[in-house]
Amino acid sequence: MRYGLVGSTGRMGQEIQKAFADHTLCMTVDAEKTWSDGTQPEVIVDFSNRSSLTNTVNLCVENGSALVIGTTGLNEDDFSMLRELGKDVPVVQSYNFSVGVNILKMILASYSKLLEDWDSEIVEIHHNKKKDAPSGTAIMLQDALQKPAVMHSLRMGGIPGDHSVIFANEGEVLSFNHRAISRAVFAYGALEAAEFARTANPGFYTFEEVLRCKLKK
Ligand SMILES: NC(=O)C1=CN([C@@H]2O[C@H](COP(=O)(O)OP(=O)(O)OC[C@H]3O[C@@H](n4cnc5c(N)ncnc54)[C@H](OP(=O)(O)O)[C@@H]3O)[C@@H](O)[C@H]2O)C=CC1
Ligand SMILES: O=C(O)C1=N[C@H](C(=O)O)C[C@H](O)C1
Repeated sequence: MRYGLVGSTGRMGQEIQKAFADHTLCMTVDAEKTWSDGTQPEVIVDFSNRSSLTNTVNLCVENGSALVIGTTGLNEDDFSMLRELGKDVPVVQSYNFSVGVNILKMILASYSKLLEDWDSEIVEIHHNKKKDAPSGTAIMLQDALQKPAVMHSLRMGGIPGDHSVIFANEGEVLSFNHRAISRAVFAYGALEAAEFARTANPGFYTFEEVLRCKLKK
């Protein structure tokens, strides 16, 4: 697959290049510099900053490229832009491309009704270079719960990503924890999403939908 990478010099950009080693990097876009070998990427992968989103969307339209986007901190207008792009090309968006977090998201969505009247708190712990808080994943897990949860954000050392969702009522405590051991896990998920997007029909997909396709096989 020929792929473009937005945020190529970043922590995730470096991991993506390792996970996509069997594929051809034909375009890079960073804050200060853009490079292309002159060919059109089949898929553009964006793990950068929301300030790059309009440019990324324009690149997808110009090149007819599918998009895999992991950048966090997006607002409602940004999601509208991505859904609009999905009318023309496949778009896979997730605030977390690990399999484990997406399974947790499915569990929370399935049982949210039973947890409606429990106290709910989300604790997310990330490396001290992370710019946004709360994490995209914490927001995504809260959305799956369909009710507000108290959020706690810790920024410490080099932790790639740790999320706990804790429920309690008068009689019981129920807690879930997901820990990324290395950020390579997000890059493998992005590769799976890119392989899906390369042949998918235009549309706006979540990584959960990509994983659910596997359950049907
Ligand atoms: N969905 C998921 O599974 C995951 C999502 N993320 C998210 O991915 C994003 C990147 O994380 P991380 O790699 O740690 O961040 P870094 O700060 O290490 O890297 C950011 C990259 O984005 C580039 N960039 C910044 N602004 C622009 C712009 N306006 N146009 C083009 N490129 C730009 C930077 O370029 P330059 O070096 O030139 O400044 C750099 O290459 C974050 O939003 C993070 O939350 C992270 C891990 C997993
Ligand atoms: O910035 C990070 O590093 C991460 N960001 C994502 C988020 O905000 O949820 C996903 C992951 O936890 C790592």
